This record gives sequence, C-alpha cells and structure tokens, in this order.
Amino acid sequence: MQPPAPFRFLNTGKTITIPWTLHNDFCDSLEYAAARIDHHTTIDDDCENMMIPQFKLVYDQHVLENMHANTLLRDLNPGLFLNRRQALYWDTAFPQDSFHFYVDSKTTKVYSTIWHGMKCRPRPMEDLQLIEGGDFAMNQTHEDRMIIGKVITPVKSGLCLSFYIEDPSGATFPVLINYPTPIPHFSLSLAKTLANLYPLGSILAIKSPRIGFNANGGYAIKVNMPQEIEELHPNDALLREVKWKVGLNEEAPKGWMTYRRQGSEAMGKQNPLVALRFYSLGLSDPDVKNTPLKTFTLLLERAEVYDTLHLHGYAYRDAHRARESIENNDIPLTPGQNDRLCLRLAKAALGLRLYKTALQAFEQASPRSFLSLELKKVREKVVVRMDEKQSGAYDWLAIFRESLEAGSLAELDVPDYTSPACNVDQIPGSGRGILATRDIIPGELIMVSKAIAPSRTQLDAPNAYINCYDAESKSHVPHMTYMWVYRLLHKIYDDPSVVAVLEGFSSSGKVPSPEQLPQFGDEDARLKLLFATVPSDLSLDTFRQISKTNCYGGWSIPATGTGFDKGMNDEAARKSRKGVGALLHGMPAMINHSCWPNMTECWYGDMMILRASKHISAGDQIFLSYNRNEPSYTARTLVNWSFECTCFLCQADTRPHEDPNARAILTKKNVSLILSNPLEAGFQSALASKARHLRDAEMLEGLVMAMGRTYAPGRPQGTKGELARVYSRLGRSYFLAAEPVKTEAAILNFLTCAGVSLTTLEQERRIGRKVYESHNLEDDVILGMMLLAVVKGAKDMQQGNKWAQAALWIHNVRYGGGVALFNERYNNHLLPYFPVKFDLGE
Ligand SMILES: C[S@@+](CC[C@H](N)C(=O)[O-])C[C@H]1O[C@@H](n2cnc3c(N)ncnc32)[C@H](O)[C@@H]1O
Repeated sequence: MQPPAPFRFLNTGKTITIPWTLHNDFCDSLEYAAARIDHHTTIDDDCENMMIPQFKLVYDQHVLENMHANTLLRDLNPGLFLNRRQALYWDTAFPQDSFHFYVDSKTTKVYSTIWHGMKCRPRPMEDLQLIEGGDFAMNQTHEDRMIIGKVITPVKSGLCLSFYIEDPSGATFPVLINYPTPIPHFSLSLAKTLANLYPLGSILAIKSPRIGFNANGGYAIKVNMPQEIEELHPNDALLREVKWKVGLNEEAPKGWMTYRRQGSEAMGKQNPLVALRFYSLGLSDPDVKNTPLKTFTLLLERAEVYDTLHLHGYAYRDAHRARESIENNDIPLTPGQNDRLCLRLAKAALGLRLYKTALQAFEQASPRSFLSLELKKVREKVVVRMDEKQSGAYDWLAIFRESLEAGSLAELDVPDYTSPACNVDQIPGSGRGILATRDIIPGELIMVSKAIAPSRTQLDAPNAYINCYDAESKSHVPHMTYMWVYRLLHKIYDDPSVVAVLEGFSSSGKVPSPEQLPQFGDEDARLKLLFATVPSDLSLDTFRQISKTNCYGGWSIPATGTGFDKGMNDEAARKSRKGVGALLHGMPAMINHSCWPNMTECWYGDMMILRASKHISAGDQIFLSYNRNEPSYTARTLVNWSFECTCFLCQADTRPHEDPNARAILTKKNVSLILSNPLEAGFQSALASKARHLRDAEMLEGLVMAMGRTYAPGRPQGTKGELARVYSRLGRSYFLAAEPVKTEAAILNFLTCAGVSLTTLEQERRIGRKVYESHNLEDDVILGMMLLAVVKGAKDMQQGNKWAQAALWIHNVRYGGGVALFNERYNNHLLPYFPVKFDLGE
C-alpha cells in the first residue's frame, strides 16, 4: 500500500505525513472544516486585510483539532517528536527563527490558538499531580497535572516564545508560550528579556499543560499565560525524588544574596520582568523559606517590582506576606525595615484604590524615618483621593496631565464616584437602567469609573492577528475580544474582586436585579477577596458575552483640543486621539442607550467620566449614546444593535418623506469638500486666498440646498447632523474669506443643526450664558463658537466674550476642569490665532 501524500499546510507551505491509521479521520476532518469555513469569515475592523490567511488558518485548525483527539501521546507517531539530538539541531539549524516577538514584522502575522476554558486563578503546585509527557493526550488541557522539565535549547521568539524542555525520563518537548509575560505589551520587543526569563538549565513546572501542534506539524506543549509556568529552585523539595535520566546540569544553586543582587541589578537596568524571576527564585530557596527575615526582605523587593508593573494586588499580597512572616515569628524590625514595609503596603493599597487600607499602613510608620518624605508624598495623595471619592470634587487638570504622562494605556489610581442624584432601577423592556432621583443640570458630574480591563490591540499585539477558537462553545473569538480577555485574566489574578463585578453583568441572557449589583466601592470586601480563592472559572464564551454587551470603545482626551488647523477632518482627528481600546466599566455598564442621550462621556486614561449634557428631570432615565453623541454620525444607523432603538433621532430618521439614501450619496460625493481643511497652507496664506474660500463657499451653499431637500418637512432642525457638517465647513470658508456676516449666519445654522439649543433672552438673563444645553459636545462645536466669538467680538467685545464663554461652557460640560483645562488644551493651538484676547470669566 502506498503511504499517503504529505499534507501541505495551506498557510505555511510546511508538510506533515498523515499515518494510514488516521487517514480516514483526517479526510473527514477536512470535509468538516470546509463545511465550517463560511462561519469564520467575519473579522473585525482592525484586521480587514487578514481575511484570507485567517480563513486558511481556521481551516488548518479544524483539520488538526479533529485529527488526534483523545489519544495518548505514547500511542502517537513518535516521528512527530524530536529527540534531544534533533532538538539541539533545530536550535542551530534555524537561527532565522530567532527574531523579536511580533515587533520586527512589517506585516501582520496570523497566529492561531485554541482556548479551553479560562483559569481565573493560577493553580498552586500542591494541587497538581506530577506526570510524564507520554501520559498526555492530544488537544486536551490536563487540568490537574503538571510536567517538570529542564530547558535544553535557548529561547527563540518568533510568533510565540519557543524552546525545548527535557523531562526526567529523557523525553523532549517543544514548549510554545503565547504570551510569556504578565503584561502583554511587555512581551513584544524584549528579546534579551525573554531569553533571560527561561534560560538554559532552568527547571520549569508547567501546570495544566495542553498538547497541540507547532507550525511544523510536530507536537508541542502550549501555554497561554505565564502563570501556567513556575520555575523551581534547584534545591526545591519537589525535586528531591526526581531522577534525571539525561539532560543538562541544572543551574548550580546560588545563595539567596546572589539572587537578590541579580534582582536589584535587573531593576537597575529597568528590566522588572527579569528581576521578578530572580526574586522569585530566591524566595523558593529552602534556606530562605526557613529564615523569616530573608523572606521578608525578598518579598518587599519583589513587591516593588510588581508595583512597577502595575500589578498592585500581587504587590499587596507580597507586602502582606512579608509582614506575616515577621509577626508570626515575633521578630523585631528596625525602624528602616518597618517603614519600608509601610511604604510598600501603602503604595500597593493606593494602586488598588484601597484608601482606608493605605491610611492604616501609614499609622504604623515611624515619624522620623529616612523614608519620611516619600511616605508623606504618598500619604498626601491618598488623602486627596479619599476627598475626591467622598465629594466628587476632582482636580481634572491634574488628572488630565497624569493621563498624558502615563501614556496610552494609562492606569490611574483615581477613585470611582456615583452621584447620589441617580439610582439603578428595573426599566421595562431594557433590563436595568439608571434614573435621576432629582433634577440634574447640564455639566453635573454623574459618574467616574475606572476601567476593569483596558486593552488596546495595537499596543498589546501589534502586527499580530490572533485567530482564537473557543473549544467549549466551538466558535471563533474575535481578536479584540481575545486580547481583552487576556488582559482581564491578568486583572483577575491581580485583583480577584474583579470576578465579583463580572458576575453582576447580564451575561447569560437574563438580567440580574439591581440588588444583585456588584459592590464596587466596598474596600473591606475587596481586601478580603484579595486573599480568597477565586471559586469559579469563567468560560471564554461568558467573557465574550460580557464584552459584547458591556464594553465601551474609549478615546482618551487628547492633549490639544481640535483647532482651526485640524478642522473636522475625521481621519486627522482619529489619528490625534488615543484609542484606549475595549473598556469594561462597572456602574456605567448599567446605563442604557439612546441616540439622543442626555449624558456625555469622556476618558482620562482608563477613567470614564460621565456628565449630564442636558437638563434631566427627577424620575427621567439617563442615557448614553453607545456610539457618538453627534447627530451627524451617520454610521450610527448602520450599527446592528441587539435591540431596537426608539429614540427621538431614530424616529426622525424613519419619518415618511425622509430620504436618507439621497443624503448619504450627497455626503459621500462631497466628502472631500466637507472634510477638507481650508488652512492647508497655513493660517496666513489661507487668509490671503479669499477667492478660493469664496469658491468653496459657493459649492457648499449649493450642497446646503441639495441636502436640505432630503429631510422631511417639519423635521426638527436640531436633528440635521449631516447638514450641520456642511454649515460648519461653510462657516470656516466665510471666516477665512473675511465675510463676517455670512460666517455668523453659517455658524449659527451649524450650531442649530448640531443640536445646540441656545438660551432665550429671558433664559440668558437668568442663567447668564448663551447655551441652554447641547446634544453635540464635539470639539468642532467649540471651534464654531470661538469663530463666532471673533466675528461678534470685532463689533462688540461683550458679545465676543459671551461666545468664548459658551465655548468654554461646552468644554466644561464634557471634560470639566474649567478655564485652567480649557487654556491648557487650546492656548498653544487655537487662541493665539485670534486677534483678540477673550475674557473667559470664572
Ligand atoms: C450596557 S448594558 C445596559 C444595562 C442593561 N440594561 C442591564 O440590565 O444590565 C447594554 C444592554 O442593555 C440593553 N439596552 C440598552 N439600551 C437599550 C435600549 N435603548 N432599548 C432596549 N434595550 C437596551 C440591551 O440589552 C443592551 O445589550
């Protein structure tokens, strides 16, 4: 009988030979995979161009998945394992495999994984049974087992981290680690770091291992999270009985001081991940385990590393264990040691936003220690945070600056806040929702909420597309969701109280009652949970449901407000904003949607801030727009919500005589004019080319007429968002063409169509401002008002100031922070272009 032809992997060109015994299964699998391909062709926005490779990988995945299920490794074709000699050869023969993790690549790489259930806590080694590699079955996660092996080849970092280990029986296995470090983006470019995390000769315990295929069609142990691997000290008690048949000599045991020094050197080189390895090795030294003061020292040092990595839960647990190791053995501490303990406890508690706990830590500190300055600084910050939590009076300018400093994945220690003016209640037809308990005015702060798990795919996995397949629900998991879940798992390991929050979300189709709301603010409960065993594991499917119904796509507030030069160019505006990614929030997830909302949201780093944008009466429901609160955002109507929106705007859109199609065609045809920037050649030359601006204006006036005819007669003026955009652009052309009267008319039309309601004379007298409330709080409304301020101010400075103050008011409703923040965002940008200095009041 002829052996079957090798199977060529579609995406790689690599081949494997299918043994006869499996040939029929294999062919069935192919058919099965082909039948399922349609199901897997939808991908998210980030990865449009990856359609075909992803498609092929899914195909491969199904083929492989169905091939050898439930078969023990020792029964499989041994040809698919490399022996030791081959493994070492692999290392030298393919040096080109050794490139940085993801980051060097110019093209997106597609990488497949199958995820079998989420482990919400790292498994302690005591719970696991030690077995040999041959006892594993294919494509199964061996929940209660672990395998021990020595690293016998240097680490290579291609699409995932890979190296070979040899188990005590002498069998070799490749190990593939998808994300080898606790914070995904740390995994990306640190080739040296990665090699140092798993050096030659180190002894690893791989917990709950799973056997799958590597890209060459051979077998490999697959690891998703770094917590699934633990390094053992050469003198570890577990190794006492282990007899190595062959293999490298393990790293000679070093004294604990050596590990400590190496840890501190790694920190000095700003390599916290390597430091973590050394401190952990030191801590697992049996000598250290028996000497409380050594344990204390190393734990505090490791806690500092965790703090640097923003893993405050781990930091707190280490500091707490350090304290216990001393207290349980009645060991006196020097004032210096005591204060280091207090500082570590307080910093970790601040990071976790456990302010009462942080204050308690300070109480133990001595008043005149060498750390007193640092302790004082941290204490002051804690006091400010407690105040904010109590009163809702935040220093937005300081928080804004902090969010910029901390970069695009800023994780701030700002407290959450929910105004007493609102309450969660059951809403017929839409589950839980939030009602106003009293009248609320525009600009009132309603909620502040830190994201539970921020994730940005561009940062967490640049140039990579992860094609994840959930083995439990047998379905494909979008890349964004996969990355978010990955981060969320780290958050759960760090702070298990997150699980309690997740359980409060409507994830299973049935909506929990308001009483089942997770307790977001209970510090004592959170502290207790930090030391509790997380009971349940959540399935990837549950995570996916939670992310689908409750995640917001956030944009952190940019350093500068949109000025005249940036205009309304969507693309430019998009680039200038920093996407925070998929964000899950606690309380804000209780808010229902309306395309005509009465609230506005913004983000400072991972903090979501919600303020009322309109007057809300007691008993009214408060709404957010899950899209953007700009009526001109036409994509709004294309979104396929899982519910029918019946808001004012959707009603207007579906009236008889509306012609949204004609409107969409007109917008599309003229998009380059509407979105063009009249300031392309700079402010001065733009002012000089009056004729060009008048030509633009003429075309825009024509567009206003044509667009106007697409709306049904009697449609409320404030819901004509597409028209608003045209008017806004028209206003800027007239402004540059030095046509003040026409500028004023165009901008006033823009504001009306954008949903800004201006005050009547009586209202203006009463509340002292030009704007009563506004549906649209985007930056171009602020810009429009500033232009109006300039043209009005040329004739009447008082009127000019009023419009400048209106712009400030809009800014303040959305972002808070008053004149100080407005100046910070506009002073180098918009205000210097104007011939007059406005009195912004306040
Ligand atoms: C972020 S949650 C809002 C809180 C949710 N009502 C609850 O009880 O947990 C989003 C979900 O609420 C429901 N929802 C939100 N806005 C709605 C609306 N305007 N009409 C009907 N259902 C809505 C939908 O089921 C949606 O998937």
